[in-house]
Amino acid sequence: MRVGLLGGSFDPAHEGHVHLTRVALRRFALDRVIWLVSPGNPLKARGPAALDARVARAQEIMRDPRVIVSDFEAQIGTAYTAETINTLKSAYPGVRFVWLMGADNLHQFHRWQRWEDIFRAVPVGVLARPGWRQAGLNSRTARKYQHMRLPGRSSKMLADQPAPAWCFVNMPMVQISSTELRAKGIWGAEP
Ligand SMILES: Nc1ncnc2c1ncn2[C@@H]1O[C@H](COP(=O)(O)OP(=O)(O)OP(=O)(O)O)[C@@H](O)[C@H]1O
Ligand SMILES: O=C(O)c1ccc[n+]([C@@H]2O[C@H](COP(=O)([O-])O)[C@@H](O)[C@H]2O)c1
Repeated sequence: MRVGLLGGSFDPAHEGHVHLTRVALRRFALDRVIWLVSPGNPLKARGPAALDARVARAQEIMRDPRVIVSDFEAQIGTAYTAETINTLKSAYPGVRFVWLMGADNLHQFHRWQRWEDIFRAVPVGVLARPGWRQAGLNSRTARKYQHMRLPGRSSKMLADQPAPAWCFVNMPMVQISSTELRAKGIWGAEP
């Protein structure tokens, strides 16, 4: 079983997340994707809306039987991806996990706690995001692991590669962000 993990604030979830997930399922030949709704991104100063509200909204918007919306990180009491991945790998040793993220997160990935451990733990699938392609591909992480990069045309093999391995996939861009939705007042619940 190949399972993609999409961590996010989802404050709120939007069409960009849905699109990324559909592309990832196809391009990385995944059986399932888990949306890990974060208790709070450790690098974001602003606290997100209440977890239950973010989970409920994510469940409303992502209607695909292959996708599970989860508050797993709150259950295990962490907001750190390295710990989440270690816990999941120990609990499900037979599953091939792939960490999924947009190119904006590749850009600042070296600021994540134990970021090199994450790359050593699971293959990483990166999806294009409007305005972030070059910054992602020129990032410290991309440069450090340039020799472990799988070409986009081989993306279906990513889940079966031993880590470290990563793949950058171009996709039709969806110009939307949670920031924009909050600014428009479409979502503004306080925690
Ligand atoms: N439009 C999009 N295209 C590609 N990737 C996206 C898009 N929107 C979000 N993502 C990716 O989905 C993951 C979760 O994103 P997140 O929940 O932070 O949404 P966001 O729109 O980036 O939020 P915010 O604007 O508050 O920073 C991240 O890895 C992010 O890169
Ligand atoms: O582990 C870390 O240090 C870390 C630092 C920044 C972000 N993350 C995770 O990256 C994911 C994307 O976050 P966000 O806010 O961009 O949606 C989410 O699961 C965060 O918890 C994790």
